[in-house]
Amino acid sequence: METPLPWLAPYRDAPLDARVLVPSSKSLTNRALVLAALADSPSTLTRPLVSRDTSLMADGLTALGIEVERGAGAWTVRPASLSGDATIDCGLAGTVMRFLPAVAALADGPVVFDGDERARERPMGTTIASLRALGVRIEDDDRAALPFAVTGTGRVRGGRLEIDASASSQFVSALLLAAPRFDEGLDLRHVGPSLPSLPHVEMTVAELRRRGVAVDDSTPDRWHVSPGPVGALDVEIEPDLSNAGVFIGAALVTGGRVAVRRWPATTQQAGDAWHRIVRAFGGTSERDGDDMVFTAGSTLTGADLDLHDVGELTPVVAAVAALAEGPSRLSGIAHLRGHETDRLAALATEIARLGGDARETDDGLVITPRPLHGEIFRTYDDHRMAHAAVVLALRVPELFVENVRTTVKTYPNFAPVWERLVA
Ligand SMILES: O=C(O)C1=C[C@@H](OP(=O)(O)O)[C@@H](O)[C@H](O)C1
Ligand SMILES: C=C(OP(=O)(O)O)C(=O)O
Repeated sequence: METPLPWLAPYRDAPLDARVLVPSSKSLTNRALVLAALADSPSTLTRPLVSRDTSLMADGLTALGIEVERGAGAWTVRPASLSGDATIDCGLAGTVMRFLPAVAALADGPVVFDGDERARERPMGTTIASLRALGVRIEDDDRAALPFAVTGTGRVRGGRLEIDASASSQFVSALLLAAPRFDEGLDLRHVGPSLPSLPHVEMTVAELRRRGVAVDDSTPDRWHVSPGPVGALDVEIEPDLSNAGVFIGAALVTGGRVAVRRWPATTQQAGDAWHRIVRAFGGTSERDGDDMVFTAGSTLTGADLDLHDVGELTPVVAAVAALAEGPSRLSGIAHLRGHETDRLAALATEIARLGGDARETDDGLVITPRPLHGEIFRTYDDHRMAHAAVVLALRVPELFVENVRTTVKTYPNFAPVWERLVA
């Protein structure tokens, strides 16, 4: 993809008052695609997210022999026996690089996995080690990273397995998603430092149960998945509440409000934590029919937030913190160093580039607000760094975003939508 010229993101001195419908959830779309592919008959996803990460997932499943019919507003997945002799491009999508090797283990024949340059640095050691421990052949170059080849024999025995998933919850989710198709199911334990992004694992468990799979998660850090069929299920995908955060951030930093449409009444999405985060910054949230309305308080206070469970919200939270009236501490997020970029380093560097003060700690950031000035904010091919940049730009004149197109990972057409809503 050709890198566009830096984009002058909109500045705004009036409080935001907007209503927005965000595109559907990446995490839910990619789980629904994988489970539909492993199911016993076709499933339709209504309102799937159509973005780089979900297209890569659909392409990857297609490479394994699954039919994914991509209609407007609905994708139909027709399961088939999984075939090898395939190559899968993971792009920079954690869900694709972690979820599909476990699916490829059920295919017959070699499947080669690779991705973007940065994808080759994201942690993959636990995927490789766990599949090997289950008896699956993997050829790699001993870097615990992409690229590698998974050669399945059409079946995986399963059984007991211990893994260290402290670098990413996706190592757990990947195994759980494929586990009902293992001969003996899976009795999985996480051992090691604390598991991040627990809501994402809870989402995986909930999506399995909705399709009739028995999962026992009554013991912390342990999941038992019984072997058996995955039921086909037609689903409507919820809006992406993590991506709603860029608009919620806009409401906070402009002293305004935003109504996010179709906010689910109950959800496993990490983005539901915006309620708690907005309160920590002095704001409020309130349901109005299907909308969730987030309103800034009279002052934007600094916040002390443990984001271990919801790390993907960090870039926007850091942008808000840099514009607050007092210091903020964000903790529990050492694993962000293995995300699309090293997000702790990237946020510290880019906030400093604007004249701000964001210091890395062992497991997060301490952000002390300072007057900020315009600059080119680097995005490191990270969609959420672009979201952080546009929130800062609302209060920092002449802030250019290096590559706003990187938002296509999870949000098609973001820049024009943003311009229309906030400019
Ligand atoms: O399973 C998922 O859909 C995700 C899990 C989380 O990964 P980590 O546990 O690696 O943070 C999250 O940050 C990512 O955006 C999506
Ligand atoms: C960490 C993220 O993505 P991925 O699914 O690529 O890990 C993210 O979207 O913030």
